[in-house]
Amino acid sequence: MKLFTTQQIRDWDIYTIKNEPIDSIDLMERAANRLTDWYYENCERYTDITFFCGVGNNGGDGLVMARLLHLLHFNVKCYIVHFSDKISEDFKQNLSRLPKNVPCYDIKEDSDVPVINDETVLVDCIFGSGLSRPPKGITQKTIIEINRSNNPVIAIDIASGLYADHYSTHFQTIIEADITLTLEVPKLAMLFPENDKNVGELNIIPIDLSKKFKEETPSNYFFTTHKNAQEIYRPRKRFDHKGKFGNLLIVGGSKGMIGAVQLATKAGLRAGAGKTTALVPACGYEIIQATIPEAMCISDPSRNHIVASTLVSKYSAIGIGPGIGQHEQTQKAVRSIIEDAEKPIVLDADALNMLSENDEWWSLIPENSILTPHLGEFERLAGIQFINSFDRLEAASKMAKEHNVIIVLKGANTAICLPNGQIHFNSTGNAGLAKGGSGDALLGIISSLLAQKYKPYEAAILGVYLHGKAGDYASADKGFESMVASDVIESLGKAFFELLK
Ligand SMILES: NC(=O)C1=CN([C@@H]2O[C@H](COP(=O)(O)OP(=O)(O)OC[C@H]3O[C@@H](n4cnc5c(N)ncnc54)[C@H](OP(=O)(O)O)[C@@H]3O)[C@@H](O)[C@H]2O)[C@@H](O)CC1
Ligand SMILES: Nc1ncnc2c1ncn2[C@@H]1O[C@H](COP(=O)(O)OP(=O)(O)O)[C@@H](O)[C@H]1O
Ligand SMILES: [K+]
Repeated sequence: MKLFTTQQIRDWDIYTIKNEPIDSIDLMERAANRLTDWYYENCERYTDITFFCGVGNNGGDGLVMARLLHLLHFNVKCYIVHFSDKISEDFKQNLSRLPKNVPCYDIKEDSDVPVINDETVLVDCIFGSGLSRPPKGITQKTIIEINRSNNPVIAIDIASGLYADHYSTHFQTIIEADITLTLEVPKLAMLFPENDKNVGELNIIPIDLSKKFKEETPSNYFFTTHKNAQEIYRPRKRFDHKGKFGNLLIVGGSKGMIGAVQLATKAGLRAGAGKTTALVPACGYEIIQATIPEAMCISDPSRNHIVASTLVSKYSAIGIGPGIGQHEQTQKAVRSIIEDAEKPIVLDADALNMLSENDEWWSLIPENSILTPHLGEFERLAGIQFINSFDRLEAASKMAKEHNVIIVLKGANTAICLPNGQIHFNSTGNAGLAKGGSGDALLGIISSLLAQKYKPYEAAILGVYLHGKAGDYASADKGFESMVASDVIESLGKAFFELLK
């Protein structure tokens, strides 16, 4: 799914109105109908609903919802926040359509802002995508009161006060929503951790904006949906044999960290590689052989850390890093594997930390290789600590372009930065994945897909999607706290199976 800036979304609305064609008031009615359907299907029938509407089109959406929910016999009231004399035409018309028996109050000065102490759901339709500066005066006061109330808050399109496309610094004056119902596509700011308390649970409400505009309008931002993952996925055919699915090498492990390479190797197998081999220090040899009978194992001459390279040309993909440590001799071995590799490789964990300290390695990395840093590892690579996610993402994208590699910036909504400037945000996964071992599983999955001849960008996007989806199955089964990386790997089968549906 392509993501757009607020300006592009404004153009998308206008294009839809002109070319569908549909009157803007009818498009608002359609949007509000979809929002109302969501509310009707997901929310408690007997709870009162209080709308806070601005005087732009976001407020217009709220007025239509208030009317529709009133007709469905919900107990509804509205406050109109008069933040400007410039009132949208569609807002005006929908205000006149609001049934007279819906209580409606004006907020024109500070003393009009109500103290919220009744049990009611609050629907925030003060500002949508038209926010152009931090809220002040009555708007600021209303937002602060809504946040103070502790009542459940549903934001329409976007939490009022939150900038959709850039960093917001005025934290005190942004709605803290429990649920966001965003129209058509998520907005960039909703995918960053610092805005989590403003966004809450994110739901996308399709309103059928023009498909043609979506296809023809360029964007570098994407959100990986189930359908996108299905488009990448290649199901096996009846006469396929193991030779078709590649020869994967996982390089990792050191004394006390054999578990990491074990997880990556298991994940490599579960993600479908034809043959999987682990290269581990001697102390890991028996562990791998005894616990993963399907894998082959090469024992390094050294007992506790990897010191030697191997013949890399026989492997169709190599994943390097899980539990590998940073011993000086290991650095030499890793450098030599990277130097010998002729196809894209996958680098994680300490392999990335080594790269942070050896700038000259960049020129050795095969183009389109995949780097999977978590935020800390990325900051070490970049040599900068970032204050906000927008700047961090920009730096990751720049790094991907500059070095012709794929940067998988891990976290909630992992961002996959491609050398061509595209950034693909993941839509699966949950906080249960925030646990040692999850990253090792991801390295195994991505390397395995690469071994199976998925293109590097496909392996990264599909691998991250499947890892998150398996994490969702694991959490449903074991709970967020109790799930471990082994559960994620065990659940990979269900994630693949889902792609066939
Ligand atoms: N277009 C369509 O067909 C559809 C649109 N839809 C809905 O419309 C929403 C977008 O509507 P919108 O463009 O009217 O923007 P909205 O956020 O309601 O208000 C903008 C007003 O606020 C003002 N303003 C900004 N910041 C301010 C501040 N700090 N303090 C005070 N004033 C401030 C700004 O003034 P200005 O910046 O020009 O000075 C302008 O007057 C969108 O999110 C979706 O919900 C759907 O119905 C689908 C169809
Ligand atoms: N809150 C979260 N929501 C979704 N995915 C998460 C969350 N926290 C972590 N993850 C995922 O879990 C994995 C953690 O990787 P990493 O930090 O390298 O862990 P480790 O090295 O300990 O295995 C990444 O794929 C990341 O995207
Ligand atoms: K809003």
